[in-house]
Amino acid sequence: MHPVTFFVPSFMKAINDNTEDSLRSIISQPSPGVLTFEMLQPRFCELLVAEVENFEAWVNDTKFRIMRPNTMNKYGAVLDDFGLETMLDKLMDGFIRPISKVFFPDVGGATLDSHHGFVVEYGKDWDVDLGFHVDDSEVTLNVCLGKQFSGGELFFRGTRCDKHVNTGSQPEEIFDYSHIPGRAVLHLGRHRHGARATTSGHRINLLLWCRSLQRDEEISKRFLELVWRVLTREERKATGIHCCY
Ligand SMILES: O=C(O)CCC(=O)C(=O)O
Ligand SMILES: [Fe+2]
Repeated sequence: MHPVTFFVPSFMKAINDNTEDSLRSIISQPSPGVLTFEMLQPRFCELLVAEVENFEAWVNDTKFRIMRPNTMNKYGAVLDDFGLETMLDKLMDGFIRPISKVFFPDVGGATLDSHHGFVVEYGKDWDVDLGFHVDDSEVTLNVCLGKQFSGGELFFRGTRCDKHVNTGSQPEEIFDYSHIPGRAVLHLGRHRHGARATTSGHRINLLLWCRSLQRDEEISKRFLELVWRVLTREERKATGIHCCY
């Protein structure tokens, strides 16, 4: 399948033009750090939903035990496990990294190099809501695939470091977003958020938690260098690590 069968024309054009202006022209930022844009074709959303439903039916029939997306969801499936890993690699490399490079340069947006991709399912017979949390990602892509539902709004409460993750929010950090099928939301993993109850129907969203292992390694290296520098000569010796410091 060709990208034009997945993506809406405005999104394809902005990515192909590959300039900061072209990306800014399709992206709205209704609250600081929450980006939204039209992304997937309705037909592609339907195909992906059908694929997820087939997979769920097969899991039910065979009683096969599958990995659920994360510790917070009882329903949904990890997409990397059913053959979509290559497609998700391309989605991150060709589409999400160029956007993150412009909007999230300070958290490794330009060096996103690994991901965890999954679908979540909400409604009366699935998960109902999702509590306040941060994601295990540098940048998260969340696209609504359908089907028909009410409720399920994402609520945002501002970005914090690990130490301050449970502190209060400023009024300007409080923002609710209503999902629209085909439309994407992109935010930092550490932007605190949750999803309100899906009160009727069936909501299915595609999530791609994008990470930068390169950035993690750079931070660990800088931290170790700093620790090394503050150790006394004796303490350095005691580590048994020999170097020419
Ligand atoms: O249900 C949603 O749209 C939010 C999902 C989410 O935040 C997550 O899976 O990390
Ligand atoms: Fe999340």
